[in-house]
Amino acid sequence: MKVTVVGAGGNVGSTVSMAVAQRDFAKEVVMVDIVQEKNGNKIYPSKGRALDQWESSPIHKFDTKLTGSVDYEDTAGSDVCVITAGVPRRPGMSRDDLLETNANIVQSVTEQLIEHSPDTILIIVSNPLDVMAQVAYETSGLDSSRVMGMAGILDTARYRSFLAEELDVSPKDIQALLLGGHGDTMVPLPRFTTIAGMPVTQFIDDEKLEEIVERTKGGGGELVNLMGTSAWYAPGAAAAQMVEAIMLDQNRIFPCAAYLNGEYGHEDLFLGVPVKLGEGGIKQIIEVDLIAEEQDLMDTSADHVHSVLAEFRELMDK
Ligand SMILES: NC(=O)C1=CN([C@@H]2O[C@H](COP(=O)(O)OP(=O)(O)OC[C@H]3O[C@@H](n4cnc5c(N)ncnc54)[C@H](O)[C@@H]3O)[C@@H](O)[C@H]2O)C=CC1
Ligand SMILES: O=C([O-])CC(=O)C(=O)O
Repeated sequence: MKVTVVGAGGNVGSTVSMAVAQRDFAKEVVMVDIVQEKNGNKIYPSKGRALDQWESSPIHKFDTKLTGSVDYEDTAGSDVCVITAGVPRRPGMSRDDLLETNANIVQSVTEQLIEHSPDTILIIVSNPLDVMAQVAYETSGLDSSRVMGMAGILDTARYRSFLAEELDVSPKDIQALLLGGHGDTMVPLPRFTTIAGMPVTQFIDDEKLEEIVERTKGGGGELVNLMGTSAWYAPGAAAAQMVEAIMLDQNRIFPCAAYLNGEYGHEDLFLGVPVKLGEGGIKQIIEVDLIAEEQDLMDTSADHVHSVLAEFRELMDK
C-alpha cells in the first residue's frame, strides 16, 4: 500500500501525508516537491517535512514510512497519488485566479506520476479544483473512476462544524450533503442535513440556517483573509479520508468532484456529487432526486465550472 503526495513540502500536502501516516494503514507515503531556494541555499521542503513527521512516529505510534523526494522514480507503483502541488490564493484572489499557473503544474505533475504509476488513482486538491481534476483526468488517460477531486468532504465538514457550534451539539452527529463546484456556487442542501437523523430544520430557523450556508460558501475565503494564505488542516484531513476509503475498500459515501457523463444533467465536466469510494476509486455516482430549486443551483454551479474550463481550453490553444 503505497501513497504519493505531490506538493508535500507545502501546507496541504504535508498535512495529508501526516494524516495518512497517523491512520497507519499504508506501508509508505512518498512526499514529493521541487527543490527550492532560500537565502541563496537550496532547500528540500518535502524531505525536511517527511523526516520531521517520521521522527514523530514513536510518539504518534504509526509504522507508515514517510519519505521525502524530488524524484518521481521514488513514486513508482503508487496505489493512490494526491496532487496538492500549485499555488494557493491570497486575500483578494478567487480560486479561479490560480488557473493558468496551477494548470501547468497539475499537467506536468500528472504526466510524471503516470509515467511511474500507470494504474494509479489520482486525488486532486489543487485549485481551481473542478477544472484541475479535469486537467489531471485528460492528461492521465485514466478511467474516470480513478480520478477525483477533494472538495465536498471539506465543504460539508465546514458546514457541519458551523452547525455544531450554533446548535451546541457534537459535530459527529451532523450529517450533510453538498453538491456542485468548489467555489462560491457550491450547493449546500439543507433538505439533506440531519442532526442524528432528524431534519436540521427542527433545530434552527431559516434565517440562521441561510447564514450558515452562506458562511460555508465563503469558508475558504474566510480563512484566506485570516491567514493570508489558504487552509490546510481540514483540507489535509479530508484528502486523507478519501485515501483511506479507497485503500481500505470502505465503500464510504462522500461528496467528491467526479467526472459526470450525463448524471445530474451534465456531461464532460467534474462537479461535486455523492460517490461511493472504495477499491478502484469511484464505484458509483449516486444521483439524488433534486427539487427544481436545487437543480437550478446545480446548473448555475455547472455553468461556472464550464466557463473556467473554457478559459483553460483557450489558454491551451494559445
Ligand atoms: N480542494 C480544496 O478544497 C483545497 C485546495 N487547496 C489548494 O491546494 C493547493 C496547495 O495549497 P497549499 O498547500 O496551501 O500551498 P503551499 O504553497 O503551501 O504548497 C504547495 C506546494 O506545491 C509545490 N509545487 C509547486 N509546483 C510544483 C511542481 N511542479 N511539482 C511539485 N510540487 C510543486 C510548492 O513547492 C509547494 O511546496 C493550492 O492550489 C490551494 O488552492 C487548498 C486547500 C483546500
Ligand atoms: O479557499 C481556498 O483557496 C482553498 C480552498 O479551496 C478551501 O480552503 O476551500
